[in-house]
Amino acid sequence: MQIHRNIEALPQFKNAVVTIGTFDGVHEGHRKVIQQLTDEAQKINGESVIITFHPHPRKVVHSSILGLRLITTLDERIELLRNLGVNHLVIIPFTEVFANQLPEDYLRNFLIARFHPHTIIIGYDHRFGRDRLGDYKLLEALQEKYRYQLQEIPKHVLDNISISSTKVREAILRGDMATANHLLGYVFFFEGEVIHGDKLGRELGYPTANLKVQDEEKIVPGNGVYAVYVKIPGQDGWLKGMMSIGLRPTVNGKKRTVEVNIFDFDKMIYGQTIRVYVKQFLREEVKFDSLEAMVKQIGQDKINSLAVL
Ligand SMILES: Cc1cc2nc3c(=O)[nH]c(=O)nc-3n(C[C@H](O)[C@H](O)[C@H](O)COP(=O)(O)O)c2cc1C
Ligand SMILES: Nc1ncnc2c1ncn2[C@@H]1O[C@H](COP(=O)(O)OP(=O)(O)O)[C@@H](O)[C@H]1O
Repeated sequence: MQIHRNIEALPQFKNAVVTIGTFDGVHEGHRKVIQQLTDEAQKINGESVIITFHPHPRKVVHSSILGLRLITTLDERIELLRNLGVNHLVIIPFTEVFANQLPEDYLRNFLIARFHPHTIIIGYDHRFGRDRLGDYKLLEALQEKYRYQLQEIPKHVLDNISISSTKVREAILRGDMATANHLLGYVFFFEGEVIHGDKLGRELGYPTANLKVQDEEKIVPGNGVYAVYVKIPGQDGWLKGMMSIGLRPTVNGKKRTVEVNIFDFDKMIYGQTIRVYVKQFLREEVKFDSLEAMVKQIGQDKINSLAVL
């Protein structure tokens, strides 16, 4: 998959089959559309092209959802799309100027001039241009003039996509990884840099890598204890572990922390960025009466984690 970030330097696409969207999460619903895209491209011996926007249009257009958390960062979206056999990913900086183009200008100067699409695959509810005035009807009306074919994404696929994206975000926030991972079709993951904590973990017998999630847009699971897999750069395979997210009421914690104890592991990894795959929710965070009681429970958490990993 070729990645293009500069609209001025796009190649001449051959029989481009184009779809447009943010594809946050690249979940099962998105994959249906991408399958339609790659199938169609193959049929006409053309190239499949995804046009995506970054930052997320909803952030630029509706300031009210500035707090919107994304299931995947741009880099993660790229990684997930790479596995799906798409030829080109074009990343457009979704600025106010871009968003404010008149629909016909957007169509002529952007879609047609840059891509010369053979086929545009789009949902019936797709909107574009200033005040979202451009719609499917306009694409239909200008089909002959600009000589492209239009292919509609079935309504049930679209409905499923928006329901899934919302459901995945809500599920992650309440720690319901069974639902989130099922809808995603893969195990939800995030990355964080290992930072220094209070150095209590080692004393308790469970050293924990405290994680700082760099990307502020990235969604992180709700408070609780989870069974996880961990990927450390430069090391083969996934390691097993358990994660705690929360305020650590037992030790009078004030800040929300994300920490992971990795099983059968004993290395200093401060400063490294590790990836955590969140497999399953185990329990809520609890304020224990003593450290001993907490350590005992953490021992049980380990047993429970190993049972599901
Ligand atoms: C699997 C696991 C479960 C945990 N559960 C709780 C909990 O229920 N309540 C709590 O206050 N802290 C919980 N903690 C957090 C511990 O209090 C924390 O690991 C300890 O304070 C060490 O912190 P440090 O890494 O900053 O030294 C848990 C930690 C782990 C690894
Ligand atoms: N099994 C392990 N799981 C997680 N971190 C480990 C493990 N073994 C060693 N470490 C290292 O020890 C650190 C955690 O020790 P801990 O006493 O909890 O300190 P801190 O409070 O700074 O997190 C981790 O950041 C990591 O560098």
